[in-house]
Amino acid sequence: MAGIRAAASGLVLLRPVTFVTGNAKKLEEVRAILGQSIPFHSLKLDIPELQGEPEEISKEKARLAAKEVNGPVLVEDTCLCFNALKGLPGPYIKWFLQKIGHEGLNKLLLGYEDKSAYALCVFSLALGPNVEPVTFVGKTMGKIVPARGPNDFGWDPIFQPDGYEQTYAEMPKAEKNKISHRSKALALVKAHFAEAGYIFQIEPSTQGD
Ligand SMILES: O=P(O)(O)OP(=O)(O)OP(=O)(O)OC[C@H]1O[C@@H](n2cnc3c(O)ncnc32)[C@H](O)[C@@H]1O
Ligand SMILES: [Mg+2]
Repeated sequence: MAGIRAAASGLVLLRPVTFVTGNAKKLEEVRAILGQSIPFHSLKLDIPELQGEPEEISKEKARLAAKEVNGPVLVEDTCLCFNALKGLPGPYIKWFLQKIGHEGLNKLLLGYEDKSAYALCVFSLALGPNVEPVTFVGKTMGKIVPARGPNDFGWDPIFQPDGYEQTYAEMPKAEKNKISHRSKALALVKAHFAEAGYIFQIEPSTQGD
């Protein structure tokens, strides 16, 4: 199978894990959170926006990415879910944000007292094409507020995590990365790598690409 083989002590990955995303801000956070803990490199690819339940979307994204890369991949899909709307916009937040912006997202909740929401991040790891992906879910509870703070990453200005007076956008990056949906999911990814004990035996031809 492309990029992996079994050894007595565990699975040997012959290529580094590729984190596939079209979103530079996600990549920035993943780099900051993972540090040197997992050898990975990144590839900017726009995987089609899929429909369905968050875990299924993320898994399918991983299958598509693993086919493209022909090796081990990590992908993630992020949802912003409003409790009053039974979890919507959820995985469709990208289009809602693009079309109606922060103000429109606040307006969606005008008729509801319940402004609570949660940020959900589902990472999927596929060790290669035709290997069933494994998922890792991180969730941070909060509420939707009128936009506050720098507008440099998605819906950060309108999401205020529970227990904080600041929105994600107002927080120092390091603070967001301690409590975010993404960091919780990545903690599980790290634990998986530690448990699985993958051995990286990178072939020279794939080093540094
Ligand atoms: O290539 P991929 O990884 O899919 O990148 P994307 O930007 O298309 O991302 P998603 O499909 O997961 O859509 C999630 C949307 O939510 C935004 N987003 C993701 N993580 C976020 C975060 O931590 N804070 C604010 N906005 C975020 C992101 O910019 C998108 O508009
Ligand atoms: Mg996407």
